[in-house]
Amino acid sequence: MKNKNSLGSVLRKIISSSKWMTLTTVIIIAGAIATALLPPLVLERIVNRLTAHQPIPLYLALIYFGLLALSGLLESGQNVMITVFGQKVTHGLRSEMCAKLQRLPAAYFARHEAGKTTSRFVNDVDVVDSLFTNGIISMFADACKVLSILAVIFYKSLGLGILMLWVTPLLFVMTRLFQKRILKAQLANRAAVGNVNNHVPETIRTIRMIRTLFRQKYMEQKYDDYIEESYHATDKSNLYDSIYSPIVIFISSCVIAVMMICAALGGQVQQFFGVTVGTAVAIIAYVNKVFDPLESIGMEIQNIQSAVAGVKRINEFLNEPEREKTDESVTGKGPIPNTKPCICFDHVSFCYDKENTVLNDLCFKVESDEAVTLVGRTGAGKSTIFRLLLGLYCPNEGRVLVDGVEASKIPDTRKRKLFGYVEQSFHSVSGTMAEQISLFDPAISQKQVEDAARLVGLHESILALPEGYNTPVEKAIFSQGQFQLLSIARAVAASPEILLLDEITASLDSDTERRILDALERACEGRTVLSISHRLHVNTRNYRIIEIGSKCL
Ligand SMILES: Nc1ncnc2c1ncn2[C@@H]1O[C@H](COP(=O)(O)OP(=O)(O)OP(=O)(O)O)[C@@H](O)[C@H]1O
Repeated sequence: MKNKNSLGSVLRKIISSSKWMTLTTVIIIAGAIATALLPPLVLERIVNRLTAHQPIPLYLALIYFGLLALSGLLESGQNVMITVFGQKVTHGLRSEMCAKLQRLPAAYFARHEAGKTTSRFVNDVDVVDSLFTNGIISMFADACKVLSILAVIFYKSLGLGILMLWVTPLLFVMTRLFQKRILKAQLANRAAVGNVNNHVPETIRTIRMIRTLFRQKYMEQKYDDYIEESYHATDKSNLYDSIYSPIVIFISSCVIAVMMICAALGGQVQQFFGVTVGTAVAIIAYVNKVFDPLESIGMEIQNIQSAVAGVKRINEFLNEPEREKTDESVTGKGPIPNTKPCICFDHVSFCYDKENTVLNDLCFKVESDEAVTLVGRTGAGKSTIFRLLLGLYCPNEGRVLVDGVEASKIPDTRKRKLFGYVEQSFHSVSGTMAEQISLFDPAISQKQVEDAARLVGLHESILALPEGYNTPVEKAIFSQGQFQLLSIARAVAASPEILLLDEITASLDSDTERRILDALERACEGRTVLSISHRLHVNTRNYRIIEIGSKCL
């Protein structure tokens, strides 16, 4: 199922849900731009009065300092609002992506490596965050600042305005050139530091092999090469950094000097550049103010450029096809009709990719309360049958029915009551021992948790732990066999009607296997059981064998 979702729709949602915040941000940005322009104008008046030997009224001085303070305040407010807005976008985006993750089909996870999906959640969202906190909004504010300063300069001195019109783009190009070189050097440095960080633990991990095979010199040389690279990259970055500021100061001084010289010349040139002393002071302040936003715009363009790829990747993720929506009306207190047979594979064909058919025209039925073992060579498709049964995949042909309902149409809320799935190994979740069994399902009471643990014979062992059922789970708390018992307890805690057992004793010794089979015997009582097993002696109950790989059974 294709769905139309994107960063744009998340943004629209955030803006419409925080109208007041958006409006306040716009007002504060406009206020910050306006108040940044005012202090030099007041200064101009003060200086003009000074040069005319007139007294300076107190209110002018107060207005000047008041405007400086207000401008600083609004500038901070602008940064705060932009950061808050960016955080809201990050939060909204991560929530939307997390919800999307739950709606993705199992095939997505088979096609995409976990690391790459994680990187979309972490790195790409961070990049989008910087797009808002240090990108488009700040760039818009800075561009407005530059334009309004240029407009004031034009108004005050036409000659200087025209001069600035030439100088500003040149300065911007120069700033970008410096920034690109600094960034390149920083990236090279980051790569070199990454290599150093990898090299040290690798050396420690393989130190015995290095010494026994006399590779110390090689490892030492490699380390020296990495830190040499880092040294040169940092050197370059520092060099560009140190010469950029003097160049900017030199250019701004040249502009001011040209204005002063031209203003001092007589005739038309003086008229063109003519300014009072006060205006000259104000203009010097404005010229200096142009450089900061120009420098910021360069960095903001950089952020926007690197965010474009992140936005693209996030939009790709949000537009991934989703699972078919299930009919919630089949949820709840068993509206699924209890028809016989309980499970039915009706001429099912399935392939993960077009080239390899895994199941071809498979038919079998399992009655209610029946116990069945699926056997077949490795790769015959036994685990695939479970995945189809759990509705994680849909068959390409035929139907998979559970109590007469297509498996993929059964809602998740119903599945926990319907299926108990025990995998080959236990996957713990971060939480307490009780939470390993309940999986944070509020519908499963503490009594049900303890009953499940009792059923598999783990109750006493759990009570013996320092905090009993509230003991946080770590790797070393139980043996592999005990963890496998815990996964049976987890599967039966919600009293499911069907138990799916996937090679659960595959990697256990015979003593532990016996304990687990005993626990299973109790857990399977009164339930429909489907198990996958390579070892037929696993059948303690009267299991019917279904061989996968042969045709209709
Ligand atoms: N997510 C997947 N994407 C593509 N192919 C897959 C995927 N999962 C399994 N397969 C392929 O489908 C075939 C059947 O796999 P399945 O795990 O169902 O076999 P099995 O009978 O359970 O094997 P085993 O007894 O070794 O566990 C195999 O060839 C496997 O490589």
